[in-house]
Amino acid sequence: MSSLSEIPTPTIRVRVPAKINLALCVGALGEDGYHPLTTVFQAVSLHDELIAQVDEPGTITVAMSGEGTDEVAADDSNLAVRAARLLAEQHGDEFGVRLSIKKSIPVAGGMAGGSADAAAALLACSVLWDLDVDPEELREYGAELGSDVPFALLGGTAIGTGRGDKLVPVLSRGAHHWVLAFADGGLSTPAVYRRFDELSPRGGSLEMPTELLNALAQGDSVELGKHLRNDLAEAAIDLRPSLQTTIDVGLDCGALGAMVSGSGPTVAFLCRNEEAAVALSTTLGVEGVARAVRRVAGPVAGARLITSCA
Ligand SMILES: C[C@@](CO)(OP(=O)(O)O)[C@H](O)COP(=O)(O)OP(=O)(O)OC[C@H]1O[C@@H](n2ccc(N)nc2=O)[C@H](O)[C@@H]1O
Ligand SMILES: Nc1ncnc2c1ncn2[C@@H]1O[C@H](COP(=O)(O)OP(=O)(O)O)[C@@H](O)[C@H]1O
Repeated sequence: MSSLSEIPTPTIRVRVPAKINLALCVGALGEDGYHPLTTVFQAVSLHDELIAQVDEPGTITVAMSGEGTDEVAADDSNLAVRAARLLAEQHGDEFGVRLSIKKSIPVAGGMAGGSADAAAALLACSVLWDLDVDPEELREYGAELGSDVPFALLGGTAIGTGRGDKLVPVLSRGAHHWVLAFADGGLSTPAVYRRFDELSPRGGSLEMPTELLNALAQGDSVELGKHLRNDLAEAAIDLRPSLQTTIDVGLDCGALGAMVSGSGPTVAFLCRNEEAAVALSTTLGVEGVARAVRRVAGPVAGARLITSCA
């Protein structure tokens, strides 16, 4: 007969993707302090992993390892802890969890890494604590934590309106191959939006990017490359001028299109196929225009359980 100490602690493991914005159309700053958006998100094959284990009631903690974690506080301000706490508060407060996160998504890189961890914590805790929450409700909790959290739960390719939290999936045929150029250090999302306000006080058009949506529906990377758009790019490049060099080098080396990812400073290059992505990532590495280079494909699924044992 096994002793009590041999009974395994219930454990949930979740994988959650980074996002890029294929289009990021930004309107004028609203009275609520947010900008209305029309954005097209795509989840890409760069994932954080989160493990959740039951702990004493009321104890919610996080430990982090991997990419950029020196810059993130592992305390109550951590987005994963806030997500778990929100869920516990909404469902009776008598829950405890020990979270550990292995990060691969760059911190403050414009790829929604913190939002991804919040999404992973929501999903993992809802399963660990056996809560009766459906995906729509989970996305509503997500929107309270950050505008990008609902998309990290949904994944795939989707249009985001409102603050970027109102989502509708879009048809996207085939896979697109991207090369990501990570920069040294992050950029603060609020600071980039503030610079956007100074540069474009009236905001940009929020019209649906129909040509881009058609290119996605047809799985046409060449067309897609022509219609990538990011209204925050000018502000991000203004704050980090070296991003323009990175973009220019990638385009000179044959990328179909390039854009700053979200509020930056990661730059995403669209490639014709996997071979072209291998060649571009090698060249960008040799040119030294990025701290690190990663090849990814999209779209991929949103936050998903990968294993659980009770
Ligand atoms: C720019 C985008 C594009 O997807 O992503 P990132 O580049 O940060 O990954 C998002 O709009 C970022 O979403 P997220 O990082 O979740 O932002 P939040 O926590 O909701 O808000 C942080 C701050 O960003 C500004 N903000 C955010 C969303 C929005 N629609 N308008 C804004 O002005 C506000 O100043 C807000 O206080
Ligand atoms: N679990 C977390 N992972 C990453 N960042 C976090 C986390 N919790 C809180 N943050 C904070 O959230 C901010 C935004 O980080 P992140 O989501 O990685 O970038 P971005 O908004 O550019 O996509 C950073 O200031 C970071 O310190």
